[in-house]
Amino acid sequence: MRIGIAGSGAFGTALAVTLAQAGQQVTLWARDAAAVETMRSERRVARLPDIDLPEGIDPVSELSALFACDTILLALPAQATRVFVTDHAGALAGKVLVACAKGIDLHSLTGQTAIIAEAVPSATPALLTGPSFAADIARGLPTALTLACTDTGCGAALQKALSTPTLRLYRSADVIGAELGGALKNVIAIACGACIGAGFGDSARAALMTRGFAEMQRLAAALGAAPETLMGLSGFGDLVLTCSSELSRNYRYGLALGRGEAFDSHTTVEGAATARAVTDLAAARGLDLPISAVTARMVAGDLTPLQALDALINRPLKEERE
Ligand SMILES: NC(=O)C1=CN([C@@H]2O[C@H](COP(=O)(O)OP(=O)(O)OC[C@H]3O[C@@H](n4cnc5c(N)ncnc54)[C@H](OP(=O)(O)O)[C@@H]3O)[C@@H](O)[C@H]2O)C=CC1
Ligand SMILES: O=C(CO)COP(=O)(O)O
Repeated sequence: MRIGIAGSGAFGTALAVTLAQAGQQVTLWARDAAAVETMRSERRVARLPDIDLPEGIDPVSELSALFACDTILLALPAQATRVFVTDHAGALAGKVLVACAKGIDLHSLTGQTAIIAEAVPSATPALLTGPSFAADIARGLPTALTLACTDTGCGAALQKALSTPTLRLYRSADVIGAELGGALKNVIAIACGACIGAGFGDSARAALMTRGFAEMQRLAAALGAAPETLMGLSGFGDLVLTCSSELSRNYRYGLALGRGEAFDSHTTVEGAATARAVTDLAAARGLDLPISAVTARMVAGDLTPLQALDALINRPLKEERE
């Protein structure tokens, strides 16, 4: 298996580092030729500044070098994946394409693997997701993720090839459940950050995580996910990590919303677009997802955190299991 990674941001680079340290040769593609020159000469990348790039990583800016690989990990922001795979559908034909982004595409309202399947029907789509901060993976801290693929033979091969001594992969055939867990937890993480930033406290955050998880399960079930997948690393596991750590950009963005502070618009915050996508999906299916709905409105600037709290806490009382 010849592994290429599209995107030398934090996650793409972290995966390249752990794979190279485990003895794999990895082609790491970035669109910025000047940045690639720096990566080649200094063996460093801007988004993981404390990490040395092992020799096994070959940073490239030529797409032909990436397309020479048979297995390509797509580590671009979720809203960039559709354009990338559509623009390069011919070159990607027949390859194994592993989506690494956590978000629902706003254009199609589908997950990353559906985008791949539509743009490149001859490719085998797979998904790598779960609780992990790029810096932790790159530093060799122990991490467990989910590798999801409906082609079980390909899933097993990927699980073996992409596991390293510090990165343990669990296999799943439920791609829809795994990608919804990873995408939806980012929306709840924004809500939790806003809750803490606005000073509503840890008890309120625990309520948001729990009721937010109920929303994740409700939407995922409606879209065909297996319920147990949401209980795993890609759902519950990533929800816990992202809603409780200031290393998360989604959580930090929520903190800024809660405090009424500005946030760097160049930072990748997947939950912002996905909150809008979730609102559209819920409306189309008649689902009640109140935390996701108020989060989308906070992100759009239509609600303050106090108004969001008011909208949530004053809803009609109901049974917990509803
Ligand atoms: N960081 C983390 O801890 C983790 C991230 N993920 C997921 O991985 C995905 C990527 O995140 P992450 O690596 O952190 O993001 P970063 O913001 O660190 O990096 C994004 C990378 O994508 C490139 N890029 C952006 N748009 C395009 C485009 N249109 N065409 C080509 N390249 C593009 C950027 O290039 P440029 O520098 O030129 O802008 C950059 O190299 C997200 O969905 C995230 O949720 C998953 C697990 C952990
Ligand atoms: O997905 C992640 C952790 O699993 C990274 O979270 P952020 O994108 O919020 O930084």
